[in-house]
Amino acid sequence: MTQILLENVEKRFGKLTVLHDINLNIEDGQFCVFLGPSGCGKSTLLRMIAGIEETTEGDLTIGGEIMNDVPPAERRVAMVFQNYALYPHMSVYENMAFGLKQAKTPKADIEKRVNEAARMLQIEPLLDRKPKQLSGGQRQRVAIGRAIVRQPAVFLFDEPLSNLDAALRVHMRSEIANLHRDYPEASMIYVTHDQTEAMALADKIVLLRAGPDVTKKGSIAQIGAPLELYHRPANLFAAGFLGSPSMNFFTVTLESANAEGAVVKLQSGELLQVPVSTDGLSNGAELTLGLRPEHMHPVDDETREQVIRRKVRAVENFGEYSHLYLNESTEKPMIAKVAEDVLKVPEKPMAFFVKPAACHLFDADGEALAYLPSVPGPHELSETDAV
Ligand SMILES: Nc1ncnc2c1ncn2[C@@H]1O[C@H](COP(=O)(O)OP(=O)(O)OP(=O)(O)O)[C@@H](O)[C@H]1O
Repeated sequence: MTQILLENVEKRFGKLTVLHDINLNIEDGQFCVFLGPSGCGKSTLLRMIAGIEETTEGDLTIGGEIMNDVPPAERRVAMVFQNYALYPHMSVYENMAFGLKQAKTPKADIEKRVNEAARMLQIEPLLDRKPKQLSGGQRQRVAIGRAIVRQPAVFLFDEPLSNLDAALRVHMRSEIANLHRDYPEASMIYVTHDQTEAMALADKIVLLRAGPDVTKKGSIAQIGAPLELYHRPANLFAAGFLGSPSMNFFTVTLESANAEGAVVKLQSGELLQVPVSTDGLSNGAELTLGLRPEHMHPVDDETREQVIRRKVRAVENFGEYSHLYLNESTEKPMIAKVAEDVLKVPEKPMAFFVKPAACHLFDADGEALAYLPSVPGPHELSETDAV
């Protein structure tokens, strides 16, 4: 049993509350990613689970046992740090064996576990080297090996790939995914501010928020599977954080409600149907419409409904896709991401079709309006019939 449960957890440093009202359940064997911008408290939360940071309020349970006052070494967790935290004067073998020696594990057992982990991580030829004789990726493998030999119930990773170059990061990411497959019974918690890593690795993402509102900073914005967060963000923060380029936001008013949901009017005059419930809202209410750049499909038909029309200000071609920068009087650029090359900035305004189910509507508090029950769930959303 390695279920991890956090109930009403709070963390204060002196008078400063950095984590508010954290309620979270990580199932046996789940790969959970704590994601959020710098300063939102994700490392602190991980360190509290590891036991190297005290939990100010609430209960932290691992495998059915309350852990608030249990020392780190007795929690059956192993942590892999961003800076690897290897002992520079010890060899790779000694680094990996160190924790087991401390725990008075029999020598033969230590040898067997270190050699097995080294084989798995392909660092056998490096066992006699010192950390300074290793590359960044090799050091990270040693740090992971040191966690593996302890046979923990829970692996904790604190931004383990952020010191590696881009190519190595992608490679090590797949190795961490393999590790999860090799130890299906161990739960894993992984801290990152990189949404791509989170999307690629997680069974469950816990998105924490930071920002100017101190009452919301250090609280959970949304918990869910990666595609749930992507296709069904619960609020403006989640909508804006996930996705690159990020979601476009437009101020709209509620024009009317019908069996298919809401009809909203953009400030530029276009009407769009969005299949959400408008219970409790009056016509004329000001809302925020969210459209992902990749869900804005250029169409030729001038008379079509469910389109927005914009003049294109600039284009960026990446070969695989292009970004069209649209004229809009907001501080943030509005972008449409299209599959084709666009070699010249079009002179005439372009029409972009948006599928109703790919539109997002948020109320005045920034909370997403619920989709109608007839709308496909995030895993059934297909863009093939979009245009
Ligand atoms: N020991 C400490 N004393 C006082 N404040 C702290 C301490 N450790 C962290 N904090 C504060 O707690 C907040 C959360 O920090 P934390 O390192 O957990 O954020 P993070 O989301 O992991 O950020 P990053 O991605 O930049 O590492 C920050 O405002 C930080 O300044």
